[in-house]
Amino acid sequence: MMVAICWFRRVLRLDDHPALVAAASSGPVIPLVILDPAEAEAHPASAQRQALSLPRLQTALHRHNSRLIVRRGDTAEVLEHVARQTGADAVHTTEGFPFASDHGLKAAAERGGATLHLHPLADLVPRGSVRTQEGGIYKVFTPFWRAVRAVDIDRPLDPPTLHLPQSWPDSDETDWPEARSAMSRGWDVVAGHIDAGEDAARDRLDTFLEGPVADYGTHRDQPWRTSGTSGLSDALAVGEISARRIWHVGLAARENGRQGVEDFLREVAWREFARELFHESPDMDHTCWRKEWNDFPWKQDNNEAEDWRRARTGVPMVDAGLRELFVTGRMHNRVRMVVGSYLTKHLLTDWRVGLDWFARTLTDWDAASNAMNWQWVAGCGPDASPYFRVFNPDTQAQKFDAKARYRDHWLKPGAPGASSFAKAAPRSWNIDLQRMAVPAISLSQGRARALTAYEDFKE
Ligand SMILES: Cc1cc2nc3c(=O)[nH]c(=O)nc-3n(C[C@H](O)[C@H](O)[C@H](O)COP(=O)(O)OP(=O)(O)OC[C@H]3O[C@@H](n4cnc5c(N)ncnc54)[C@H](O)[C@@H]3O)c2cc1C
Repeated sequence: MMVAICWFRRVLRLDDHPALVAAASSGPVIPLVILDPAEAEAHPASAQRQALSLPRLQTALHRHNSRLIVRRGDTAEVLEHVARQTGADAVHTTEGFPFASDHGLKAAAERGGATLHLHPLADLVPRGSVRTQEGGIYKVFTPFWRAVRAVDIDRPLDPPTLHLPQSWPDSDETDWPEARSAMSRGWDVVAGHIDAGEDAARDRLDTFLEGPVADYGTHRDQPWRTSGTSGLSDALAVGEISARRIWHVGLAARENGRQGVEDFLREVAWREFARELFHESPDMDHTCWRKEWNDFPWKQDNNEAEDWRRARTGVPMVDAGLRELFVTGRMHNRVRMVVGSYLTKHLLTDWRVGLDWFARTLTDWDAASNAMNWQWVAGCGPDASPYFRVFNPDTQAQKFDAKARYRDHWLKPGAPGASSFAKAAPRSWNIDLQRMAVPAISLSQGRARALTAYEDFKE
């Protein structure tokens, strides 16, 4: 009987995995993961996040008496080689995201003697299926949300029975050395903040729905809370859990009387909205959605932006957020908006400078969410926050971190977050925890400068 390869491509789970179900329906399956150095170089923290998930995936496959074959190298070359080596007639995998990244893979599989089958992402709705009455995509979130809410979201697929091949190809280790070396901080720093694997993601969802979701509407904006939000974005980003699974487990919790679930699912739909926009405009991570904004006089990378990356702007809420990012690979959503606004408005720096830093350092990096949110913050995206809405980091801090618990954790000498940052930062950054940096520009002057630039641009 012919074997099929199931290439686990950023879908590191057995649950709700359309490509795996399709591969298993045709006979024996060889589960494959490819660790491509190019991906590790471009997105080291995200690559590390994936690598940490692989031992968990191995364990899950072992429970089915199956194995995980890990191969390092150029994606197309590995696909061709493994297809030829195993004699597989089919490779099943998930559509790449962004979609342009599927280019060349069909031909590579064919050179190895196999046919490539691309299966949809297990998102809430199939791409392009939710349309306005005029047949276009939604460019504003609220009507998109209403349209999603009106759809019967497909139920997630259960893990299939896996038939085993007669022999197994050899496998590399799950370690991803290129990601290790591309991380600008120690591997262990970020690893300590990651709870990887499909089971952990499901536990996190259940725990969140059992308690914290009830207060989600108010707690989600308070960065000092450790469980104000679900913390599921990195699991979603590497595919340890599907949006459909979250949706249906959420709806069941709501039917059992849990408050706050609707607010939570609405946020999950923001991720979907981002994917819909990115599908329509795959250049959205480097081109302003509203084209006229490509002429806005943003500064390219500069010394102030470097200080921003190193969390030494001298603005407490901004520096706290950037330290959180560097140490944990994540940053609270409210603070992402604050640091983004500060970079693009007070420092008048191009949103793509911030987007690139996030793409390298976030463990929940997602091309669509990152691009949509940076454009939202910068004011050049669809349904974006208007440019003249300049977040004041101090006011935001007073509102959402009134007792300074978040800022103290990351900034106060001797506090756990500050100490972790000092250990994580490269020596060349010369971190001096005792000395707060002096801001390049005062908040009021920065705001006035941004608004003047905006007025000039509009004329
Ligand atoms: C400048 C900027 C860049 C961002 N880059 C990313 C990114 O690369 N990857 C990423 O997953 N999120 C990104 N976000 C969105 C958001 O900050 C994170 O999804 C959120 O902090 C994740 O925490 P959580 O899982 O606890 O979220 P919860 O509040 O529990 O929300 C549940 C899920 O909804 C989705 N979600 C929530 N808010 C948003 C949002 N604004 N946009 C899209 N999806 C959302 C996420 O998948 C999240 O896991 C970015 C936001 C900003 C302002």
